[in-house]
Amino acid sequence: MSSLWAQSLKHLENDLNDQQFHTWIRPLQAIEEDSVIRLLAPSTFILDWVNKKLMDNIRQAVATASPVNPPEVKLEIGDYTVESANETERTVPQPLQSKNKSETPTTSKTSDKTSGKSAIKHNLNTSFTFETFVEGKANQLAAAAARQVAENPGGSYNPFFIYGGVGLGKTHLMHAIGNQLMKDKPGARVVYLHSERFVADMVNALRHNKIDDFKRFYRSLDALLIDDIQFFANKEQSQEEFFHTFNTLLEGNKQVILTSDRFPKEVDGLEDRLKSRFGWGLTIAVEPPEFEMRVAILLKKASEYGVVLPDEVAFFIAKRLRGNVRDLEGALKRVGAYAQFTQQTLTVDLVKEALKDLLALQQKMVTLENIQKTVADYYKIRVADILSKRRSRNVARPRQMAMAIAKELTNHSLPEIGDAFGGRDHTTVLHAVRKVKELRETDHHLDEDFNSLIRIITN
Ligand SMILES: Nc1ncnc2c1ncn2[C@@H]1O[C@H](COP(=O)(O)OP(=O)(O)OP(=O)(O)O)[C@@H](O)[C@H]1O
Repeated sequence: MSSLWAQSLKHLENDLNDQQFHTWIRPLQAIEEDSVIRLLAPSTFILDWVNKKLMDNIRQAVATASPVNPPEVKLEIGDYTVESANETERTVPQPLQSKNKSETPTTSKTSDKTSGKSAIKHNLNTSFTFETFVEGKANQLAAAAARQVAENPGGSYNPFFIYGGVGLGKTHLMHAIGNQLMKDKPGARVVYLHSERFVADMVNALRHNKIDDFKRFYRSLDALLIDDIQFFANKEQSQEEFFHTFNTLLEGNKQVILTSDRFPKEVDGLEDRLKSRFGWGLTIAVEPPEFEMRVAILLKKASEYGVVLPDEVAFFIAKRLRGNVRDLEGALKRVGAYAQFTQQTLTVDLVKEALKDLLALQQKMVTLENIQKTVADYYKIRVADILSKRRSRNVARPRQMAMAIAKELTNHSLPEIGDAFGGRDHTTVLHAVRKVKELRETDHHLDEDFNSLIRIITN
């Protein structure tokens, strides 16, 4: 990456919010020439969006990084990795003509008269729909984009790539799109599979001399949904086959939806051409749910499971359990079952009893000492600095963060927190809490630090 662009990226990262930065700026590749910086966008969709909404920010960032004679910024469609690796690889293979109505492992005998292809039984989880998906700040953009994909499959968001940590709803969203496609067009050939299944199917097909059927089958789909593509890592032959399947589907305007636990370019052991091609459509992150969303998820799931969950109980669980959605679901099921077995109504006390081990585990981690130590490690200072009277910014800010986190994660009072932080007054703690809250709204780096620290301390 050109150094000027690397500098500009830093400015852009500060200037834009995370979603904007990761969705629109990060996929761009820069080529620095004499007095021009060429930015290559992986798809026309990204190109148009950046052109319309972000060019001023980009020019500004480049000018800040190179104030004397800033280069001209040109935005074009292209892919440097692929161009430089092998020009011919840009040629997307033509869709295969189905010579016969192949029987493959997942086809059923029913025939779809309109397409002339054998119909398939879809394997979607029908409870993963948009209606059952709770939206919040952490997944709003992903959900909105997913709805667009469902409305306009094979359109600009192709492939649609969702990434993020475990249990955050990637699979759910992917199925929601599939379910919507099936609803809108009942005979649609939609297949969901885990990437390991794709690999296993391919190995089987090779072993039984059925690789042509295998290819024909996957390349005949209207939509292919592949979960957790990080498992393709280091499986060269599967990547090769997937690459061609993927190109065929894209070329035929068939929708491809992929998920992974990290940004495509960061998946180790994946060929560069695949990584870069994954960025041709739209890549979007899902983040861990914030407090309000955790409450909303608990209330929605409770009504789905038929559990009567009073608001204050939902607040209590959401405040104490900050993990992913899958963990929240697990806790709720446990609490519901406990209430049913003991024939009691759900109260905070009952939750404390039912989730005793989980809460104790968390409580054990979340001591004031642990918070101080984690924050000190994170900012590479000493706990003694946090407790000291020093007021220099590199110590004062981490100290304020630690106090705000202590207020957020523990039940200690302000005076108790003040005491534990080198005998400070409770008003100092209050000021820290307010200051951090205010900064989190304006400084997204600080907000990210805060969220990361909470995650480290509570996981
Ligand atoms: N926003 C949400 N609203 C409702 N349910 C959700 C939401 N996010 C996740 N879930 C539920 O949480 C559980 C885990 O979600 P899912 O399997 O989609 O996670 P994932 O991100 O694919 O995780 P993994 O990487 O482990 O496969 C599912 O039961 C799903 O329905």
